[in-house]
Amino acid sequence: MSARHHDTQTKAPVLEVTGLTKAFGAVQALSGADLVCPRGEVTALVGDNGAGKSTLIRCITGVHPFDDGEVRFNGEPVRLSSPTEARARGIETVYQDLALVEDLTVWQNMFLNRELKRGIGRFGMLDRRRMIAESQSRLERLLVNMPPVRSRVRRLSGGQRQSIAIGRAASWGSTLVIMDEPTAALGVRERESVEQLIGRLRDDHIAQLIISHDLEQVMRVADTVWIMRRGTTIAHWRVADVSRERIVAAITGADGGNHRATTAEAPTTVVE
Ligand SMILES: Nc1ncnc2c1ncn2[C@@H]1O[C@H](COP(=O)(O)OP(=O)(O)OP(=O)(O)O)[C@@H](O)[C@H]1O
Repeated sequence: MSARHHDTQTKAPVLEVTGLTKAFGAVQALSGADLVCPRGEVTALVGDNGAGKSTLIRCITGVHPFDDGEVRFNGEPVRLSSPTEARARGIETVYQDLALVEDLTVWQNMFLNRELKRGIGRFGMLDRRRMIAESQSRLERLLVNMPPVRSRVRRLSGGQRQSIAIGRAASWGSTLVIMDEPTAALGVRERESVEQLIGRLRDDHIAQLIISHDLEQVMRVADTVWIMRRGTTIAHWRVADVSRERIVAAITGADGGNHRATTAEAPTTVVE
């Protein structure tokens, strides 16, 4: 049995992107990007500024329409037209601004736009008690140093906020959580706790896609790393099979390959 066949059986791809293209006027932001995010794995997407990482996730999650190519989610071709539609399918994205409301509590943020009600239809009352209890039990399972669910987000540290945003994204039956630079603004201890959280989500079989400039972090938390350069994913490796230096060389082009050469070389170095 080939490695690929074996992998597909054990870790089914939640997301498969093939040949995605996207132009903004004269700027070809994506020119044939591929990506696979298997269930229960952390997939890292790395590349220099302007390589196309954000555009790729925005095209996947319905923020931007893509021009050509295919996105499959749980095996089914999809063309999502909004982040709300993505969310309804179980794809959650945590952007750097976190989208938390500072003046609301942790539990209110957890249930933002998903409030639970008692009673019927629009006459229902907010079910405060249940939302508090559910926030508590969901977050307790995921976070080591959990802030009280009744505290306001403005009182939390950067790491706690990031953890709440990720914890929220990983609730609601999400199968894919996408994170844009999840620890860029954090100190060492806080970064460690977010990385622990990423490990727990992996144990919960959630597929995670992480954009990160921190290659040490990629080596610590990711199973697979995909390299983007000038709108194309030029190579990908199992992290266990690649050195940090090799990744840097691919990102910068110092490995001497133009897109074509690197792509041609990729299958021999890639474990799928
Ligand atoms: N809305 C937009 N309109 C026009 N051009 C855009 C838009 N979004 C991205 N681009 C261009 O597309 C290219 C890819 O940008 P993108 O932000 O996806 O790269 P990135 O890899 O995420 O970079 P960074 O690491 O700096 O966030 C860049 O040339 C950028 O200027």
